[in-house]
Amino acid sequence: MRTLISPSLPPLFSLHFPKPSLFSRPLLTSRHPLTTSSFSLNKLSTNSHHPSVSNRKSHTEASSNPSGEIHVVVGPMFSGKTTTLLRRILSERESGKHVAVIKSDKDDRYSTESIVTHDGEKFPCWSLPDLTSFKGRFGYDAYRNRLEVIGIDEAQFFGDEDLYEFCRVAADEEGKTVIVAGLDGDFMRRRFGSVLDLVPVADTVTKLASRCGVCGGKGLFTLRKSGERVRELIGGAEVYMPVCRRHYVGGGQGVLETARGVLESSTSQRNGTQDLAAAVTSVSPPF
Ligand SMILES: Nc1ncnc2c1ncn2[C@@H]1O[C@H](COP(=O)(O)OP(=O)(O)O)[C@@H](O)[C@H]1O
Ligand SMILES: Cc1cn([C@H]2C[C@H](O)[C@@H](COP(=O)(O)O)O2)c(=O)[nH]c1=O
Ligand SMILES: [Zn+2]
Repeated sequence: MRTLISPSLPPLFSLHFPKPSLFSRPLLTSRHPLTTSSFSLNKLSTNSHHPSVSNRKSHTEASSNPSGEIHVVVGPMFSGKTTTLLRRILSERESGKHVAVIKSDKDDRYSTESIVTHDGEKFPCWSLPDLTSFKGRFGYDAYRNRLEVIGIDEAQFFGDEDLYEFCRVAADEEGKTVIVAGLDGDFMRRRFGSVLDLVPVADTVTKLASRCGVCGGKGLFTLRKSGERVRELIGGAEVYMPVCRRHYVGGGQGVLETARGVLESSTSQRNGTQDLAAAVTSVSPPF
């Protein structure tokens, strides 16, 4: 049976022995000298060159432990969610675990082949529209018998039941460790996707904070600087900024909402459009 190990890589049927591979070496900053090797899963599965499937030991049987783990990492944008996920994945791999990372294919800001932190650190990943397709793409045999740790980034973009069921089954029934990174709240501080639904089934929940782009205090929330009101709007620092409570309520979203109301009424008269951020005293983050 042909199993596509990754849409972008040709399926290969072969046994590979551990060897360093450019593909399996994430492009990390120099402070992270990594030795890693690609490995074969087994002769039925295909190309183990997919960089997100890497392992230090080549023939370890996956643990048969029926009870896995779920670790959830949330916070505003720029708070270190992807960085934390990356650190944990690298640590698991260094301890000899088989790891794979998934992210939502909605996030195409930096790369479709890797998770990328705002500081530019990268790790190869599977960029998918949903989680249900992962086992088939990865290879059912390899998933069941080899894979031990799964990282999920941009988890807010996966569907409600999709994320919950994938993580619950992986940890409760398949003995996998799942590390989930995603926004808990959107720019209006409302729950975003179903990341928060994982709290009752999680081993740990970590809420991170950034630094306020106005005063340098605790950046607890994400302020959207533009006028769009749709929940899903892919973007980085050009659209979003971490802010403290004071500057979210007083100098941030609240002000933007007020300005939006003023502009919408005046725009309907003038038919002009204006960037809301220009209507509000612009604040430049200290970054
Ligand atoms: N306003 C900002 N604009 C751009 N980068 C930022 C800003 N605030 C913090 N950062 C950087 O973003 C890094 C965190 O990146 P990342 O782990 O990708 O965050 P997250 O996944 O939570 O969005 C921080 O270490 C910091 O260097
Ligand atoms: C607050 C908020 C964010 N988004 C988008 C913007 C980015 O593409 C991602 C979050 O990226 P991160 O830096 O890895 O946290 O989500 C959105 O669509 N809607 C929002 O309200
Ligand atoms: Zn502030």
